[in-house]
This record gives sequence, structure tokens and C-alpha cells, in this order.
Amino acid sequence: MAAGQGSGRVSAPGRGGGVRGGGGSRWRGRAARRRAGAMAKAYDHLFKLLLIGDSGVGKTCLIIRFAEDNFTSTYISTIGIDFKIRTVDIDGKKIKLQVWDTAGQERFKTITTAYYRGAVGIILVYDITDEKSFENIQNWMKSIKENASAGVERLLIGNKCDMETKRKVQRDEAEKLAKEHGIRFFETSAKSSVNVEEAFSTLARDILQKSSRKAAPSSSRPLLEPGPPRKAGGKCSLA
Ligand SMILES: Nc1nc2c(ncn2[C@@H]2O[C@H](COP(=O)(O)OP(=O)(O)OP(=O)(O)O)[C@@H](O)[C@H]2O)c(=O)[nH]1
Repeated sequence: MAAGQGSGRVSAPGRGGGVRGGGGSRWRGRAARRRAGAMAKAYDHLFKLLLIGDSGVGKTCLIIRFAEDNFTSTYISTIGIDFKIRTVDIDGKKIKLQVWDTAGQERFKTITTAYYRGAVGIILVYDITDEKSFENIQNWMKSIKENASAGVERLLIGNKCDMETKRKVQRDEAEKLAKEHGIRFFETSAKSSVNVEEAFSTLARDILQKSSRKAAPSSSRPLLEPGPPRKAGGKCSLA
């Protein structure tokens, strides 16, 4: 299913994540356009997704599992924001997913919320062994309302479902919350590779279907820069 991968790191809003055209001379401008043209042919749509949730719930591990099919138990807290890329085939379309990993720590909030605006899909993650991370989902929802684009597609994930004996958040509680917000819910394990593929693919499919319904020509345009904040199977389950 994987058709392409990549990654990047951004230390501050506005600093490129690797997909910026070179400025300068006319020659460089033409070369950049040619490169952009070649890139455009490699996929049908580019969707920017964002993962949010408390520190330590497993956002980075979920992205690494999805983009590289790998897992590490070493915990290195994300500093600011980072991204990985994977291209998938959905309903015969090549969808390039640029998946942004945000730091869960409060001190990075100003940086991370600046990236909400350009996302077409946001995944809210909690840890099924950590009640507080589930309670905080309400706050993350509020943050989406305040900072993201109005039509953003959301999805709820309860991660670490391999740790059933340490479960603190019951599945039906989370299903209820997801239903209240009218969004999909998956329990995943980045460690055991449960439902990770399904969660990302389902979100991408929902966004694709939504964008086809709207038939908006701008739906495939990547939004890489942060925008100004708006006022505005097994033991694991999916709903
Ligand atoms: N058992 C288990 N552990 C996991 C799983 N996913 C992540 N972890 C562990 O949880 C810890 C935190 O994972 P991260 O992915 O770094 O968490 P994060 O949400 O990105 O954290 P911040 O960067 O601080 O926001 C690490 O020790 C991971 O190995 C999982 O599915 N199961």
C-alpha cells in the first residue's frame, strides 16, 4: 500500500517542512516549477493531517508505525512540531498524506496550534491506560474549535490497547464521546500494530469523499505553512 515516504522537522512556525520552492533567479524559478510539476503528477491529492493529544499518549509512535511500520519503546518527547509523509492508494486515487506530529506538552501550544489551520484532518489521541488523557480530549476539541478550519475532519483514537490489564478508559465511554461529537473512533496499538493503518486510511477516505462531494479545486492543494489562529479485531475496537 505504501507508495512513498519521507519526513521533515520544523523548529518554528513558518520555517519550511521541506516542500518549498526555491526563489532567486529565473532559472531556479523554472526548475522549481518543473520539480513541482513532476511532484504534482506523483499523487492525486495531498492531505495534511495533524495528531494532537496529551504528552506521552503515543502520537509519535502512531505516526512512525503508519509511515515506517516501526516501533520503539524509548520515549523521546516531541519538541515543537515534526512531520512524516506516506502515500497511500485509496479508492484508486494516490493520496499523499503529510502527517504532522505535535508536541503534547503545554509549553509548545503556541507553536502547535499555529499549524491547526492548514490541516484537513485532525486525529485526537488519548491513552486507554491514562484517564486524564481521555478527560483532556474535551480541551483538545476546544482547541480545534478555536484554531482549526471549520470543515476539518476529526477522528478519535484510544491508543495503547495492547495494555488491556492497565485499562482505565472503557471503550463505551469513548464511543459515547465520539458519537456526541459525530466523529469516528478507533482503539489502536502502535506497539502491536493494531488498527493504525485502518484509522489513517479511514480518515483519508472520509476527507477524499468529502472533497469529491464539494469538488473544490483547492482540495488537493497542500497547506504547509501555519495560518493565523482563527476565532472561531482483537482487543481493540473501532466504531
Ligand atoms: N504499550 C504501548 N506503548 C506505547 C504505544 N504507543 C506509544 N507507546 C509508548 O508511550 C511512550 C510515549 O510515546 P510517544 O509516541 O513518544 O508519545 P507522544 O504522544 O508523541 O508524546 P509527546 O511527544 O510528549 O507529545 C513511549 O515510551 C512509547 O514507546 C502503544 O501502542 N503501546
